[in-house]
Amino acid sequence: MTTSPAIDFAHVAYGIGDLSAEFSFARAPGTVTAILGPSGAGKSTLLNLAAGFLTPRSGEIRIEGRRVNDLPPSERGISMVFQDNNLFAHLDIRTNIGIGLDPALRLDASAWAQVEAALDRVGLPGFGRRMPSTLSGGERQRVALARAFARRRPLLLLDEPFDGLGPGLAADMLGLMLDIRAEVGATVLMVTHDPDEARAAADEVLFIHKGRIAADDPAQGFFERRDLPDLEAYLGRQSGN
Ligand SMILES: Nc1ncnc2c1ncn2[C@@H]1O[C@H](COP(=O)(O)OP(=O)(O)OP(=O)(O)O)[C@@H](O)[C@H]1O
Repeated sequence: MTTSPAIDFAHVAYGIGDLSAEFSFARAPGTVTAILGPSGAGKSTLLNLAAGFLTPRSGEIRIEGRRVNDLPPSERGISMVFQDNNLFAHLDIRTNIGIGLDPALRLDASAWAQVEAALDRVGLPGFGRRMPSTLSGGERQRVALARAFARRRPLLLLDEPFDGLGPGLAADMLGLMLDIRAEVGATVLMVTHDPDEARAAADEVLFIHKGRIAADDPAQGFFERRDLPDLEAYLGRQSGN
């Protein structure tokens, strides 16, 4: 029996502003992929196409073998964590997580127990009744990861979620992300500007340049490649060094 890829883009085209993007790639279940590339290359566009916030002009997006082009984000089996604004400011922390389980918040006792367990899991026990504005930026990102823990969706999409947290906190958060992968069996696509994050956490790399996948490589060895001028420029290396 062959297993469908967790996610699969077949000639997925999208145009906006000056960007004309086309992406084809596939990822096996349980893998972590770092999406790297210069500013404006199309990294967020790729994630937003996977999530369903953008609709491709042509091509096919499949999640676990199912065509999702016409499905809204809520029906795609994804969790997404952004750099900020992950939480509803007017809802307390437990409700912010609970809404990820059921948008109508029809939660029974076991679902609320799941919410509390997710808060414990990210190191925020007892935070449930607090409001987002009373949390630090790092704590708010932990809550966003707690929601991803609780939802247990097969695909986790991360758009620079650890940016601006400082190296120590970012490393803690990466560890939590890897825990979600292990415990939920999730497949992760993670946009990052930090090659160290990619080295530490990713199995594979997609290097995006001008709306195209310029490299689709194992993470190991990728940063040692010297044959891609665009990668040299992105990493600020002088060619020939
Ligand atoms: N709504 C829009 N209207 C016009 N152009 C857009 C729109 N959204 C994105 N773009 C353009 O598409 C290109 C790709 O944007 P995208 O956010 O995917 O880049 P990125 O690689 O994630 O960049 P960054 O690392 O800076 O976040 C950019 O040039 C951007 O200006």
